[in-house]
Amino acid sequence: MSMTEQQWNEEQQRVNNVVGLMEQQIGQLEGEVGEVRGEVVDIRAHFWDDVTVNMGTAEDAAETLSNLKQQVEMLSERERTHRLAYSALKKLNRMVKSPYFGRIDFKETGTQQTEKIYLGIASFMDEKDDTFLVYDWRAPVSSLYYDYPPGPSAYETPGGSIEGEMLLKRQYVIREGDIRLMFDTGVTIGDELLQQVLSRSSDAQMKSIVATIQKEQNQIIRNDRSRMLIVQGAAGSGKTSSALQRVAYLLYKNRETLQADQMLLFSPNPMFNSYVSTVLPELGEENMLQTTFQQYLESRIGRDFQLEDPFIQIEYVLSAPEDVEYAARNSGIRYKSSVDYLMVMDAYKTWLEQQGMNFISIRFKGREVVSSRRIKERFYSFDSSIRLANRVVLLRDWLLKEISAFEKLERSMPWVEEEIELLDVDDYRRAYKEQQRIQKDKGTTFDDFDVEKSYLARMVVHERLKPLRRRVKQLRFVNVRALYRQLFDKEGLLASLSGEAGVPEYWPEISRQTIQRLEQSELAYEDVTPYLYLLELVQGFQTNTSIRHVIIDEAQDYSPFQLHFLKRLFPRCRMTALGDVNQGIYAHASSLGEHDPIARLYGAEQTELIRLMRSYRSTREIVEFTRGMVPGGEDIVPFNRSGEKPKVIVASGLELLHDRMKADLQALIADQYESIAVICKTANESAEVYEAMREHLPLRLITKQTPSFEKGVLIIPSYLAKGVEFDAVIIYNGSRERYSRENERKLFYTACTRAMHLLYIYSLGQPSPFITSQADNTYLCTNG
Ligand SMILES: Nc1ncnc2c1ncn2[C@@H]1O[C@H](COP(=O)(O)OP(=O)(O)OP(=O)(O)O)[C@@H](O)[C@H]1O
Repeated sequence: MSMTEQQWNEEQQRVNNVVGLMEQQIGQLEGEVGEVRGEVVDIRAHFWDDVTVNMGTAEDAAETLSNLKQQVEMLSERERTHRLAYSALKKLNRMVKSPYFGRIDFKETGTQQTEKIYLGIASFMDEKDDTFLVYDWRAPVSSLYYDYPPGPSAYETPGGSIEGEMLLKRQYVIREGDIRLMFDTGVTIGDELLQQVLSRSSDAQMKSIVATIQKEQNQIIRNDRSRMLIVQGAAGSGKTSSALQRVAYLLYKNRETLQADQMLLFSPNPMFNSYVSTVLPELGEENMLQTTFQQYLESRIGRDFQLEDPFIQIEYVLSAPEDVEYAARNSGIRYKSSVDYLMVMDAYKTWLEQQGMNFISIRFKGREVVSSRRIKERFYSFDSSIRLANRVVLLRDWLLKEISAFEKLERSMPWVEEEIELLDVDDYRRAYKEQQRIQKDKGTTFDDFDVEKSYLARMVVHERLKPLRRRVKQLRFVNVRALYRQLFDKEGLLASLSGEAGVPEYWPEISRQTIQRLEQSELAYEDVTPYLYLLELVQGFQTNTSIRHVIIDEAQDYSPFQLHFLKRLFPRCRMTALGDVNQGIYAHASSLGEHDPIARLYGAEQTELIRLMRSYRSTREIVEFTRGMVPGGEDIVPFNRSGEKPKVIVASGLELLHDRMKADLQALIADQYESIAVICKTANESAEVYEAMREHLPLRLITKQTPSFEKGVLIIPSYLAKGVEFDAVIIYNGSRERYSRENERKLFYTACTRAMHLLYIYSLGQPSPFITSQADNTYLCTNG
C-alpha cells in the first residue's frame, strides 16, 4: 500500500517529536549521571571524614556504628540512583536513532477511542502527561502486532483478554531519526521488510529479529505455560533467534523475580557462545549464562579422566574403517545414550544397596588406616532401608572419626619427631604462642618443653592428614571407577539389570573397549554422562537450584540419557529445547517428536511442542534443493527470496578442484560476500585444505578451540558449522566417496543449509547420492 505524502510527513513529524523528547531526556540524564557519579566518588573519597570513630564507651561505639550505617546507606542510595539513571540513559541512546519499528491502531470493543500504539525495543514515556510514546515490544498489547492482521483481534493481560479491532498495522525502518521505509502490512509482518533484512549480508554475530518476529515464532517467545517447551524446526526457521527473544521476553515479564544469571543456555560449541552473545545486550538486557555441555562435564570429572569430546567421537564415527570395532563402538554409543541404559543405572543402584560396592582403602604414608574391606563391611552394616547416597554420608562421618583416632596414635610415631626437627622458625613461634595461650586459659604451668612438643606433634600430624580428610569429605573413598567398570566386567551383571531390554549387540567388544579406556583413565564421550550419573547416584545428586530456566540449543544432539540427566541436574527449572531431527549428526542423536523420550521428560501435561516449518535463512533455491535430502523435507516452506540455483562442480582431480575453488573464492571476495565458509567433512580435511590454499588467499582455519567467528573466508569442519550461517558456502568435497553412508546424510544437509545466498558444492569424482537424488531442476551441474 503506498503512502500519501501527507501521511509520510505526519509520521516523520511524529518521529521528530519523539526523537526530540528523547534527546531532551538524554541531556537531563547525562547531567544527572555525571552529577551523581561525582557525588558517589566524593562520598567514597571522604567516607571516613564524616565518621568519627570512637569506641571508648558503649555509647560512643553505638554512635560510631550509627554514623557508619548512615554513611553506607547514603552511598548505596546514590549508587542505586546512578545505576538507574545510567541504564535509562543507555536505553535511550540505543533508541534515539531508531525509536520504533511498528504501529498498530487498536479500538477496544465498547470504546469509541482508537489508540495508536507504537512499538520499539523498550518503552518511552512523555514525562509531561505520562503517556506511552513507545511501547516495549514485550508489553501485553504489543502481541497484537505479531499475532494478528488488521481486523478483529485480542490480547491477553494479567486481568484477562482484551478484544477489539485492529484498524492499522504499519512498519517502519527508521535510521538516524529518518524514516527510510514505511508500509502498511496485511497478514504477516511485512514480507517486504523481511526480504530486506534477509537479503543482507550475514554477520559474525546473530541479530535480533524484534521488528519482524513471525506469528509462529511469537508463540515460542511468549509461551509461559509449559514447563518444557520443545521447538522442532527446520534449518534456518529461527529457533535460536526466537529462543533469544524469548529470554528477553521472560526477563521483561518476570523482571521482579527473574534475573539474567538465572537463565542458562547450553550451546553446541564455544564459538556459538560468541555468535549469539550480542543479541540480548542489543535488546537492552544482560546476557544469560552460557556454557556447553562438554564444559559442564569437564568441570565435574575432567580432573579424574581424560574426557573425549563429542567432536572426537564424531570424527571417529565419520572416518574410522567399518570393522567389528567400529560396529561395536556404534552399538555402544547408541546403547549408552538410551533411556534403557539409564534404567540399568537405576537398577544398578538398587543392586549396590545390597552388594557389590567398592571402596578405596584409606592409606597414610604407605600404611592402611582403614581397609577397603572394613569400609565395605561398615557400609553394609548400616540399615538397608537407608538410601545408598545417605549411607555414603554416614560412612564419611565414620571415616572422619577413624582418622581422628588414628591421628592421636600417630603423634607418637618416630617420623613426627623427625619432622618437628625440620620445622622452620615461624612454626616454632606459633607453637610458643599456643603454649602461652593454653597456660593462660588453664591457669597452670606446664613443662614448657612438653607442651611445645605436643603442640608441634599435633600440628605436624594434623597438617599431614589434611589431604586425606579432604578426600574423605569429597567422598573419594568410593571407587566409582571400579563400580562403573563392574558393569562391564562382571559376568551376567548387565543382563540381569537390563530385564527385558536385554544386552546390546557386540556387548563383549563394547565391554573390552570400555575397560581398556578406563584402564587408561579415559572416558569415551558416550560414557561420560552415564559415569557422572552413577557418581551422583552413589554420592548424592549435586543439583543446581539457582538456575530457573535452561535453554538447550541443538537439542537433537543430546542423547535421551543426557536429557534425563539435565532434568535431574536442574530440578526447579523450566526448559526450552530447540532442535531439528534432520540435523541430528551424532550417533546418539535424539528425536524431538511428541512420542520421543524428550516429550516424556515432564509428561504430556507440562510439555508443549511447537513446529516451525518456514525457513528464513536460505534463498528459495537453496531450500528447494536441500529439503529433498531429508525425510519430511517436503513440508519445509522456503521464505520467498530468490537467488542462484546451487552449483555442483565435478572435478576430475584435486588440482583442478583447488584451481576452481581458488578462482571462485577470489570472485566471491571481489563480489563483496563478507562471510564465506569452505565446509569440510572433518577437522583433518579442513587442515589439509587450509594448508593447500593458505598461500593463495586470506583464510582462517576454524577448530574446536576457536573462540569466536569473524567475517572473511573460513575453513571449517562440518560439525562446527552447526547453528551458524554464511553468505556463501562451499562444500569442499561433496563426492560419493565422502558422503554416501546413511549416517552422513544429516551432516551433509546441515552443511548445505548454512548458506544464506550462495551454495557451491565441489565433488572430486562422482557426486554424493544426496545430491544426485535431487530433482535435476533444483541445481546446476558442471565439470570444473
Ligand atoms: N522473524 C525473522 N525475522 C528476520 N530474520 C529472521 C526471522 N526468523 C529467522 N530469521 C533469520 O533466519 C536466520 C536463521 O535463524 P536461526 O539461526 O535462528 O535459525 P535456526 O532455526 O536456529 O537454524 P539452524 O537450526 O539451521 O541452526 C537468521 O539469520 C535469522 O536472523
